[in-house]
Amino acid sequence: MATSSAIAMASKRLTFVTGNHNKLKETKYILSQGTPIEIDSQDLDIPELQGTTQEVAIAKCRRAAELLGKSCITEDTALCFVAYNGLPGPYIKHFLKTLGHEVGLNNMLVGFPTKDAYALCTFAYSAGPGTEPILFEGRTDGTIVPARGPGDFGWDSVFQPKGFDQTYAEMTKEQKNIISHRYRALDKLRVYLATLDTENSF
Ligand SMILES: O=c1[nH]c(=O)c2ncn([C@@H]3O[C@H](COP(=O)(O)OP(=O)(O)OP(=O)(O)O)[C@@H](O)[C@H]3O)c2[nH]1
Ligand SMILES: [Mg+2]
Repeated sequence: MATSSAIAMASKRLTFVTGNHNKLKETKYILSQGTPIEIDSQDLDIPELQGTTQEVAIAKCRRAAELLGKSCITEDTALCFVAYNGLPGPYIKHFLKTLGHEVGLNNMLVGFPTKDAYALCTFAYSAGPGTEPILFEGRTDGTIVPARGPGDFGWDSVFQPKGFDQTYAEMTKEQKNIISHRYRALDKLRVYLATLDTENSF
């Protein structure tokens, strides 16, 4: 079994370009579970295009790598309502800001037969400026419910994953972080990173 110093020696650095403190916290926590990856973060002001979740994710990561001048990861989270054929999707941030999560997101679904929704996380990895970002998606299905639990992270309090009787906000971080859209995307990213033959950073 590897000692902790061997793990520390083998760890590689990865730069996560994000302005979202909660995303960063969860990402660090998830990747710290058994993966020798050290996350550095950078908050860069990157315009987010309109388009599919993939188009938004690719454009953001490409720009982030250009601005940084090196490899990096970015992340986009979409909250998709089945009744709206996937909207608000990548535009959820603006809906949240304008309508509020506790009441607004629920009110959008009044009169619709289904409150089903899914959280979709897209991590993008760019090997450096001019390279095409690679995407890693994770999806968790659930339902939009009246807010329950702390309201300190986006729409966590109104999203109840399928098969659970708690919202994301009511779960412990350990629980959320083994079933979340972010966990599922990071699980794919970490498998990919393990295949890269790089020295001290990805
Ligand atoms: O309740 C939540 N549980 C989550 O697990 C989660 N992940 C993201 N979000 C929110 O959804 C929008 C995505 O927008 P987004 O991907 O553009 O992020 P952002 O602009 O905040 O950061 P970034 O683009 O700098 O990385 C933002 O309002 C985020 O706060 C979440 N809310
Ligand atoms: Mg953003």
